[in-house]
Amino acid sequence: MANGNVNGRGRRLPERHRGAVTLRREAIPLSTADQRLLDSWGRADWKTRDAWRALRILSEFVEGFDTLADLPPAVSVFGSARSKPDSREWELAERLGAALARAGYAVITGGGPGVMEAANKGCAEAGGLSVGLGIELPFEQGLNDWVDVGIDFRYFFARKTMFVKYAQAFVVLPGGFGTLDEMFEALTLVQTKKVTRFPVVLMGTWYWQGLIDWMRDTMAVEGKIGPEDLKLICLTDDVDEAVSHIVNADVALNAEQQAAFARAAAEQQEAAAAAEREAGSPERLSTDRRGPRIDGEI
Ligand SMILES: CC(C)=CCNc1ncnc2c1ncn2[C@@H]1O[C@H](COP(=O)(O)O)[C@@H](O)[C@H]1O
Repeated sequence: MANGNVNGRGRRLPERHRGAVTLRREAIPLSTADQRLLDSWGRADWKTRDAWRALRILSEFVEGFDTLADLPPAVSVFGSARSKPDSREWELAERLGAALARAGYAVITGGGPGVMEAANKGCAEAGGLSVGLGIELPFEQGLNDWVDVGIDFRYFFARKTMFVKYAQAFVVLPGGFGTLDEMFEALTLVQTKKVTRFPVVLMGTWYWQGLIDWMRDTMAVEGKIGPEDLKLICLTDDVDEAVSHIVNADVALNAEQQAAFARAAAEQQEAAAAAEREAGSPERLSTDRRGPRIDGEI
């Protein structure tokens, strides 16, 4: 893990990042920006503080959009912050990061330890662009060493926008609450058509199969999701299959968009031609704003 903040005995000192600011020792506040925002209800000073906070939130979006706008096509990879380098998911994430880099994708993660670090490492070692979108946490660890482009966010919701906006797909490896939150957010956006077809790949069948079975046998059977919703998920342990699923979806989406552009252009041309024909036609002359005319009089 990157930290650059190791004391004389080789132990890492705690530190907190706030945008460009690094805080250590007594300067570290006991709460995070997310906590202060969400806990501020009922306090007398919320009106003025929240108004200022809105600008800080806006600045996170500006910083994120500005930094990530030039990213090549990218894939967001999620998974446990707690996975160790000898775990199955670590190994899978590292191979996935490398395969995505070889396919021309940048890899975006939460910039933390575990699966995030593994995916960043695989990508960076294979020569890809490795991105980490860190989050201020009470037990912050800093961005991992394999992040080439890193942004530290104060607010989870601003950071989540970046994961979706700058990625062509999501890959989800075994993880806890944070990982499930990110996976279900992506699935909800696709299901409600808030994002155009967006592949969601789950890797680690040993971990996810139980959840997929429950979705099919309980969620779908009870009508809480449609049977077609399950098709939004691609479940595999095969890195090549995961990458080709993403590439194929990308190709299909591009083809659809090209066709839609071509259709729109043809419709515009047709409308322009029709307008021209109408402008030159006797009927048009007889009904123009200068008043009705007898055809052929002028
Ligand atoms: C050891 C530990 C808990 C460190 C936390 N450090 C973290 N750094 C960056 N992103 C994180 C962190 N914890 C959770 N997340 C976010 O939530 C997901 C992992 O949460 P979880 O471990 O599955 O629930 C990640 O994909 C990431 O986006």
